[in-house]
Amino acid sequence: MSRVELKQLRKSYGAVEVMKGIDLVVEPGEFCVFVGPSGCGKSTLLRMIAGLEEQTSGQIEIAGRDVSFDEPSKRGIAMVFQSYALYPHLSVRDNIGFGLSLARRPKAEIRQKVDAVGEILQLGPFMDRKPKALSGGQRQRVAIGRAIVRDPQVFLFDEPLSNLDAALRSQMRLELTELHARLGATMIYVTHDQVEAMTMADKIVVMNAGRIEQVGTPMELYQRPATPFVAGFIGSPRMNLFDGDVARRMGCDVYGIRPEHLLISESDGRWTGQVRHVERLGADTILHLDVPELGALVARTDGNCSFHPGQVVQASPQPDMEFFYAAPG
Ligand SMILES: Nc1ncnc2c1ncn2[C@@H]1O[C@H](COP(=O)(O)OP(=O)(O)OP(=O)(O)O)[C@@H](O)[C@H]1O
Repeated sequence: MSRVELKQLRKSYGAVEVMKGIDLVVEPGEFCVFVGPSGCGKSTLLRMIAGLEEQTSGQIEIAGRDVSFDEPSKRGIAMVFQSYALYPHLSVRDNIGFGLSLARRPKAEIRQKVDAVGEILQLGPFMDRKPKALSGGQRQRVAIGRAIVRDPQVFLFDEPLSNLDAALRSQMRLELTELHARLGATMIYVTHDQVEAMTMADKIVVMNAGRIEQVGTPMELYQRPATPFVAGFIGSPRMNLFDGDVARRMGCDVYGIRPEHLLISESDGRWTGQVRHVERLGADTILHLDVPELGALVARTDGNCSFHPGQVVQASPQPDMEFFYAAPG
């Protein structure tokens, strides 16, 4: 369990600064998720912590030690990539034990550690198979096993689930959360998927264009997004956000209301609109409305609601659930 601290970390490619002074503390044992849209710099930040990318300036500390210029192998980290990067000609057992063999650890120790990791990850029946005879989820577990066996101070994950289908992704989310609880290790995890961030993180770091937009627990970010960017990024379906005249009429620069915080009725509401499209998800229904006073508005209602396209409805925000943002200074 180790603390990770980033101090004024910057990175430029030529004249372009892609990381604009990152200050962040990841506490020992924390599951910290970097989330943000494509190109915001989350992979670059992770690769700088790993030592795969050199920072232009600033400092990286792991377990109280300045590792800013250490080789990746000297930082006490293990990284799991999106492409599992397994050796195709080696068995699962040898893939997991590869790093230990390379370090010339005794055979008995390697066997004992690899077996223990195989058990944690439920890879027992597959230990003698080659990677090509495994499913995507099993391959990802081998890649994670290879990280665990090294007993790192910090685990770094770069979008490890994005090659898996939706069902497997949700199973692996649960497995990773359980693994984190079991190992109690510090983990830093990069994703562009806000559902992964919400469901797995102790702490979420929302990034935007090389800067940290907000840091908080999943519920802090959901309930109190500091900026319209965070408001629009955390939560699904995304928050309805309005700027321009609509926001000015409400006395702010950006007005926001989440789809789940709109009450839809046939009469007596704040806004009148027409149902354009009805998306039935089973437990919930997503209504896409055209509201002349606002524009397009998305609302989330009951699974068995009877609204239909073309119907005129009323929409009202729930009390205290509206967001009024002023333009940044
Ligand atoms: N070698 C490079 N040379 C120049 N620019 C680069 C280089 N590598 C990354 N960048 C730029 O740095 C920025 C951050 O890239 P990065 O890959 O960290 O983003 P990301 O948030 O991880 O995106 P994604 O989710 O698409 O992987 C991007 O604008 C990218 O174009």
